[in-house]
Amino acid sequence: MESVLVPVIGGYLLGSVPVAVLVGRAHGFDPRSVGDRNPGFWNVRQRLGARSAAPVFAGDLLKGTAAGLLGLAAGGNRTGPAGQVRGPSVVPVYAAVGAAMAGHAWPLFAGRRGGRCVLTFAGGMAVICPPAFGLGLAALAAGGLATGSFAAGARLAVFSLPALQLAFAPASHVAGTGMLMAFIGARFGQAALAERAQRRRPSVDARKNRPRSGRRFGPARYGRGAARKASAGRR
Ligand SMILES: O=P(O)(O)OC[C@H](O)CO
Repeated sequence: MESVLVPVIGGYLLGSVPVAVLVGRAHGFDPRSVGDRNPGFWNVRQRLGARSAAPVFAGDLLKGTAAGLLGLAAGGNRTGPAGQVRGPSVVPVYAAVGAAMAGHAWPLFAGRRGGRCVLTFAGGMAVICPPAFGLGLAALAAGGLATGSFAAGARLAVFSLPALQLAFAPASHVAGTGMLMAFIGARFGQAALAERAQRRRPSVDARKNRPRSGRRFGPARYGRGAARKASAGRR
């Protein structure tokens, strides 16, 4: 039990460090209020450029790696010949990386308004299965160069991770990786719903403020103030 409790708490606290928000604040903005509103590398990069956003990339990645290492230590540092986690270390490592992702998504130190966890997951994979992580980085570079798009390379790398891991670890571990990726999928879904609600909000406000029939003209047409003025005029 303790072998999971400590990594889960530690992982959550590590994941809660809001790297993108801290970097954004240092440059005078909150990434949760601009662009795609995601406090992650891509959004900060869109605003500041790759060089200034690099600490977000490294920091979010390292949160997952540090959490994974915490889990590995708690689970007795059991690894296979290629460095892949195994035996009693598997559950604490996955639990720690999952907790770090939860921390990134709902950060204790940033009002529980966090990101989608892609990089924290990727950083955790460096501990879960180092060779798959290394090959994933190669896929990122190759995909990025071939398409001219970092985002396309990143997608290729992330989606190929389970297949790459299967060459070094049993299917049960890959299923654990699939669960972590399902969490990322859920976060993208949540973000899409929030974005849709955000887009619909102005039209809802407009409907609320629509004038009632019979009071269509004149400058004081909308809002509570207008209703008060209209009834004062009738008195
Ligand atoms: O999932 P996040 O919050 O780490 O952000 C995703 C990155 O922007 C992907 O480049």
